[in-house]
Amino acid sequence: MTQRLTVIGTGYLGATHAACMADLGFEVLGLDADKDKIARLADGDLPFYEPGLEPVLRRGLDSGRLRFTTSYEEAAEFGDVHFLCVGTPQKTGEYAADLTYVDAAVGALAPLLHRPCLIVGKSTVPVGTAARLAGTVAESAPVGGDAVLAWNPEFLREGFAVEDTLHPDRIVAGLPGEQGAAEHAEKVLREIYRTMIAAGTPFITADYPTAELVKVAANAFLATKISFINAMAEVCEAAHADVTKLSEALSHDDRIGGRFLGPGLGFGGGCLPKDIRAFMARAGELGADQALTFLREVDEINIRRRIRMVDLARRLLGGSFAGRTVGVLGAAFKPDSDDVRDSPALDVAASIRAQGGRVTVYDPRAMENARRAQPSLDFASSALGAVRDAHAVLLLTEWREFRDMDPVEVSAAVAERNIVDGRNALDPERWRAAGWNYRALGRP
Ligand SMILES: NC(=O)c1ccc[n+]([C@@H]2O[C@H](COP(=O)([O-])OP(=O)(O)OC[C@H]3O[C@@H](n4cnc5c(N)ncnc54)[C@H](O)[C@@H]3O)[C@@H](O)[C@H]2O)c1
Ligand SMILES: O=c1ccn([C@@H]2O[C@H](COP(=O)(O)OP(=O)(O)O[C@H]3O[C@H](CO)[C@@H](O)[C@H](O)[C@H]3O)[C@@H](O)[C@H]2O)c(=O)[nH]1
Repeated sequence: MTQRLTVIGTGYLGATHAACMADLGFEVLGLDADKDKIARLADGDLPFYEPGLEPVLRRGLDSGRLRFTTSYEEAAEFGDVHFLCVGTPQKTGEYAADLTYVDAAVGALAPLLHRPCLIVGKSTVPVGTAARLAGTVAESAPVGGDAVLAWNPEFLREGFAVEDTLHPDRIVAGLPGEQGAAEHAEKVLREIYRTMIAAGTPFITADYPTAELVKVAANAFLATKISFINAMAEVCEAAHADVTKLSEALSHDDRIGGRFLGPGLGFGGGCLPKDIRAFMARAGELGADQALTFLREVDEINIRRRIRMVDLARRLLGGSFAGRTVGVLGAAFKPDSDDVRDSPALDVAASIRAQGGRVTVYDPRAMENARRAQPSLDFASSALGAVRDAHAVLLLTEWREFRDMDPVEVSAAVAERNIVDGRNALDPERWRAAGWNYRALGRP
């Protein structure tokens, strides 16, 4: 029975995967190139915010089933299965994915593989990467054909990472072309995910390219759905219609559904924006760029929401940010996360600052990351602190704390009662009743 797993790359994805696999009873060794991250994880101190994950991490450490290292030698010696969870960010100045970390991880691990094992890629990669990496493994693993590669893309959402890992919608297993290797990889993966499979989670086997494409196709669809409703918001703005009503009415059609139909400031984070761009870049390399030209529009609609938000705020302040104070609520790319990668909220805040506004930001969890990403912004230690003496308040990440704010209490802090609800998360009537000039994207 497969018991010993390594997880290479212990960021948002890998730390969650490692802790959850230990919780399921496996012996797990997490490996990262970042010594500080490994020291914190080994101490039971989660280096990022993810609801419900720290107790799982601590349980793993206390049970002795979960350990951490920076040593590839130790990982190669230990693991029957090696999960690859390193980052695949966007290349600077290009749409394509930067595969440096994936290549470095496989390059470091493969020459140390002296015993049979399965390498399981979970990172999001351009189609064709698995086949290329299988070649690297075949060339450099001392154990030869007994080191097999599978691709098992991950679909977890930040904020729900533990729940999504333990109860995924589906498991996709990209298997090698050689039949014996494919059967072996499938058997091992079915064993690892047996509790999920027993609970009815669909287990879908495919070849490498199809498995890789499922992941980017899913993110492309989600991004398209968000940009669709935000395109409708643009039309609603022009026609004085209400996109929240429109979205709700659409959602009752089962064929459309209401999820990911939330209009507002659009999508950000370490996944959707860079994944649709990498998908376009890869399709271009394959000569299939025409198939994905619509994703360029999806991306542009999304970026236009940020510009529109800044324009709306500027107009509310009489046409200029100069000498004006803006309170920004939210820095994370979405609530229940401290992740500020490609955060629409921080982008808007930085843009207003660049246009001469005084901007003070507050986020319940993302302050440290936000300060590091945008050191020139001012930060407050509470929501009321951020909006103190503001001429306009912008709600840019819909944390519960902000949705529950009492407009009367907030009134006492600000200089002028102007609010722009960038996430359509507040009740306009409640704010207007308290004397606020309430504005939102896509609503009259
Ligand atoms: N964050 C998510 O919600 C999520 C969900 C599904 C898929 N993914 C995909 O998973 C991958 C990881 O994403 P993430 O958000 O966890 O990124 P992250 O930046 O939080 O974590 C990546 C980790 O890999 C480590 N690393 C880099 N090079 C290494 C090396 N050579 N050896 C060992 N460790 C190394 C980094 O130090 C970092 O801790 C990406 O491909 C991403 O697209 C992420
Ligand atoms: O109706 C909606 C839903 C989401 N968003 C925004 O879209 C972004 C992404 O949200 P979400 O998808 O929940 O967050 P991620 O954690 O980035 O998860 C996505 O990216 C992951 C990494 O690839 C995948 O694993 C997940 O399945 C996929 O949902 C955020 O900025 C949200 O504010 C909207 O604007 N409107």
